[in-house]
Amino acid sequence: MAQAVDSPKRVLREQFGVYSNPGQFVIALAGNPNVGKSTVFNALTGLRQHTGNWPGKTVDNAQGTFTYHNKSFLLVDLPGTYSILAHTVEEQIARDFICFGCPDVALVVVDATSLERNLNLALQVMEMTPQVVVCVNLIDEARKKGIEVDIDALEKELGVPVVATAARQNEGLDHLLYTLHRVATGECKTKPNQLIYSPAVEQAVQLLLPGVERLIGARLNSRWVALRLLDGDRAFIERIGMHLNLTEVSIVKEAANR
Ligand SMILES: Nc1nc2c(ncn2[C@@H]2O[C@H](COP(=O)(O)OP(=O)(O)OP(=O)(O)O)[C@@H](O)[C@H]2O)c(=O)[nH]1
Ligand SMILES: [Mg+2]
Repeated sequence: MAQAVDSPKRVLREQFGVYSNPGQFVIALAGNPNVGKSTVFNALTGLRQHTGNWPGKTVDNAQGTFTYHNKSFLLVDLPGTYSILAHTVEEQIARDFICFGCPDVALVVVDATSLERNLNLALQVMEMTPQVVVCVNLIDEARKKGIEVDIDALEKELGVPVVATAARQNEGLDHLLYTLHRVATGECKTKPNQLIYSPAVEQAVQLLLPGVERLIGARLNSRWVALRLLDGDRAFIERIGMHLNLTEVSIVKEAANR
């Protein structure tokens, strides 16, 4: 039964070379370049994905597994990306897996010393899926700089669990595992706070929504797709259409004929 339920997701992941076992939870590690994603990955999986102090080192989907409370997890370490509106090939790899690879949890790693810039990606991912955990890494560096991050306030503000870590020193990783397990199993229900845009944009979203919903059903988050149509990033719209087996034209036509 478990296999029958999660097999469509597994087929989608396999397009990205990610082969999960039945019942295994898939966690995508996303975040800006150089925030410690691979360091978190290595600490949780015991593997040695290359890390270093320059951006853009991780160029592919590195994968590793770990077990926690008798549950198996497959962790996918992604290249750094600033935005889902990707510019480089590496950013597209990360973006496409987060958007179309159906991870059970997106673990967004952010830099505690540069939260404002880093939260942009977290908010973008939260618009797409509720299954998000935010890992505020480099908390040791923040402390050194006299920056205090109010984790509880951030958690309330975002509506998803937030965990502080210093991954290089193994600090906070137990709590991170505990949190990932709770979100993946559904023990912890997340409720991401959604961004509200200007009235004109919100009105346009409402116009597009019925058509988008009819066309894509539950395959992707409809509000998210409507917002991407409004962004007008043609390459990304085509990518969404490819994923859904639709052409861009049919998405727009259907939305217009709602
Ligand atoms: N002080 C401190 N350094 C860290 C911590 N986590 C990672 N680092 C260091 O930060 C640098 C970048 O870490 P990576 O794990 O390679 O970062 P990444 O996010 O995978 O980078 P990209 O793959 O380029 O996106 C390395 O020198 C790590 O040792 C931390 O919590 N504290
Ligand atoms: Mg990396």
